[in-house]
Amino acid sequence: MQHYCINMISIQQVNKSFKDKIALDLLSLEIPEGEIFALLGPNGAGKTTTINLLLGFLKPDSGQILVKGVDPFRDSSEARKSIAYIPENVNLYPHLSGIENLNYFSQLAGIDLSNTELEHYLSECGLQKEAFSKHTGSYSKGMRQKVGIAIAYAKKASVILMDEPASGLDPVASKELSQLIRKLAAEGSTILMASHDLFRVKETAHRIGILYQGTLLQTIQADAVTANDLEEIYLETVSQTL
Ligand SMILES: Nc1ncnc2c1ncn2[C@@H]1O[C@H](COP(=O)(O)OP(=O)(O)OP(=O)(O)O)[C@@H](O)[C@H]1O
Repeated sequence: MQHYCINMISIQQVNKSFKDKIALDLLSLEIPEGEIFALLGPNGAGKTTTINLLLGFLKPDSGQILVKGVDPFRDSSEARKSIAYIPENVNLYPHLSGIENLNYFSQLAGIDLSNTELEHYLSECGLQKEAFSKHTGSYSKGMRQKVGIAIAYAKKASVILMDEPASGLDPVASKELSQLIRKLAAEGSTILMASHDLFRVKETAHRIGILYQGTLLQTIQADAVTANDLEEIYLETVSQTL
């Protein structure tokens, strides 16, 4: 039984529209420290908008957003100290090696790491030793993900935001990614992942929220359901709103 005390991500009654298109409709969500929360929803549900709001790239029309107690839009530089963002495609400098990329991005975040520490973070994130000094231009998508996660890990980010993290990964890479996300959470990171991969979400997250047309329709405890249950709940929930 895990005990949570602080809500690292707090979204309270947030509305966000783009012209006349409602992207989020009174979204409220509290995510405590160490929890992996998955926003599960189809294209256009509002997942990326939620992430962009948490990153401070967008301002909510109304409601309140706090990341580790900080409003990410008003105080973006302070909020970003505790946040790491891992996009679907992790962008690295292709002519630099994995270790050089990690070093570069860590320095940008004001962190100086020794070679031993750089190697430690990469291997903790599952990158094979032989790949450390190879140009990342030759890496697979899964390997780039690992470096992206190593950057978040080295930064000791309290909050990690991931958009479609498993998309395009083969089953082995996808499984490794789930295990890595679990490890980060066990070490105290709070993770919000957006996905439409029902199976992966079930394997990875502690809690799953079904987001549809900007509304959080239901929240489910992942270990209380099977993947089949989740699929049924998802289809039922979504079809009720059609
Ligand atoms: N910058 C924008 N300008 C106009 N409309 C936008 C903008 N960003 C998002 N939207 C609209 O808001 C809604 C939510 O989009 P969002 O990208 O958050 O969905 P999503 O759940 O991330 O979808 P996907 O799985 O396709 O990434 C969609 O209808 C989208 O068209």
